[in-house]
Amino acid sequence: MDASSGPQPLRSHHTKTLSGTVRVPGDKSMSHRALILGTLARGTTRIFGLLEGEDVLATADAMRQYGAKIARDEDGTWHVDGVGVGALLEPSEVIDCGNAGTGVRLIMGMAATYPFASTFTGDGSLRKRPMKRVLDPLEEMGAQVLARDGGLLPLTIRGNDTPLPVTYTVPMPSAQVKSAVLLAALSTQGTTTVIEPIPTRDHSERMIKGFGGDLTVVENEDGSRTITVEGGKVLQAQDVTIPADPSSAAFPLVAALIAPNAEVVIKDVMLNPTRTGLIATLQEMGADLTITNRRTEGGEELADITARSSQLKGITVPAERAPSMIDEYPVLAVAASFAEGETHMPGLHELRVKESDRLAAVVDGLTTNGVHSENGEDWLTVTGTPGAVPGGGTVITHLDHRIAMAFLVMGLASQQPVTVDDGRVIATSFPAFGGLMSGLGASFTRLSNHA
Ligand SMILES: O=C(O)C1=C[C@@H](OP(=O)(O)O)[C@@H](O)[C@H](O)C1
Ligand SMILES: C=C(OP(=O)(O)O)C(=O)O
Repeated sequence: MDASSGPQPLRSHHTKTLSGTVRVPGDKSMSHRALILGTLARGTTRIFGLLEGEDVLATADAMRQYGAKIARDEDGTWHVDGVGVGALLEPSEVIDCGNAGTGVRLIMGMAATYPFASTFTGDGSLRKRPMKRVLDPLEEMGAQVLARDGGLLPLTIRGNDTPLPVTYTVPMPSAQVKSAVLLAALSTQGTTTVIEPIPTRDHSERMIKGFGGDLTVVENEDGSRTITVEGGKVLQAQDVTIPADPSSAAFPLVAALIAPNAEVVIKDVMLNPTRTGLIATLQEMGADLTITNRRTEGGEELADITARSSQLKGITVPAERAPSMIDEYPVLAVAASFAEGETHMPGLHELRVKESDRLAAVVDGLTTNGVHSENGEDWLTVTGTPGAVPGGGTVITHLDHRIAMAFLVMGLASQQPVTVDDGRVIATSFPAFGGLMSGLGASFTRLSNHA
């Protein structure tokens, strides 16, 4: 984010039509992991379709500090010359992960089993987010931590000479916590076991196996998953192809559903079953979605999705679906604003600890745009008014890219324009958002800082 220029308010306007074919950038979760595993592997990993957003670029910078040599070809292919498991270098500078929870938590896991110190920090949003959830298991593995009260950034981790394999049950549905322990396990002699009572996105497991790691996953009868990693194994460089990010695809997709006269094709969207909760939910709401060209590439499912203007109806979204659509609730709340009746979303406690308190930020954004909602500690109910969402409000984004993009999408179909107070943070995950949406027919204007 360009912090030097001050906030950059953006406004979106009612559109008469949206149409075209787009490809959104590569998946953010996979992009972080490809850089980290490329660093831990021997040889040169090539990454096709890496997301070149600020979150991921911060991870690339961090990996350079641990000794990886990372370069980008003119055609957009990234090369990571890895250092190998057990051979990371001690970083000489503070690792600044910017806005990225995934970046900082995964890198802390990777580094926590090396006998040197790493100091981590981030932007104003990341410095408020809970790190104890990752520090707890890493301390069990022998790492020493010096952190602010409550385990907040900035903090320093020093790993132990002989890290300990653990059996860890992840207390909250978090792929970041799971992944931090799995990455720490790679350089820990012995068997580390991670038990996930509620399954979350499984990109770490798939990619560690793809790089030749000794990892097994058992699906238990009660729906939980037991993941074991044998530490100390050599990882081999790979070619990694990253499909389009379903969490970014959600914005043009919902825009097409709520805008009039819309038909938008979104290509190569990753449809890993741990990420498809929004698609299932929108289909239950009556969305006109067609999924074609389903295939598997590089160990991940993907397809093209066509979305057309739809009359949505409110539903109850099953709470157990939340992990598979956790980042999509802000834009789902926008879709729900245009649906007939109420959309009830339980099981949202994790939204409180994202880039912002997303439940609160969504409620405020809905209210300022004339949409009625009710909420509790971990639920949200939105009352839709098809064809009659007032808009006209200014949304406080709290350094949260998903809040910014979700409400810009609202403005494409509301009666009055919708303004977000600062669009700069969109560059963390989807730098091309404005251009891509404008190419489909969306109209955004930049306002002066004092508008
Ligand atoms: O592992 C990942 O790549 C992510 C996991 C999720 O966070 P939690 O692990 O906190 O649920 C998600 O919200 C985030 O955008 C990406
Ligand atoms: C929660 C998100 O990312 P992170 O946790 O990596 O900051 C997100 O992208 O919506």
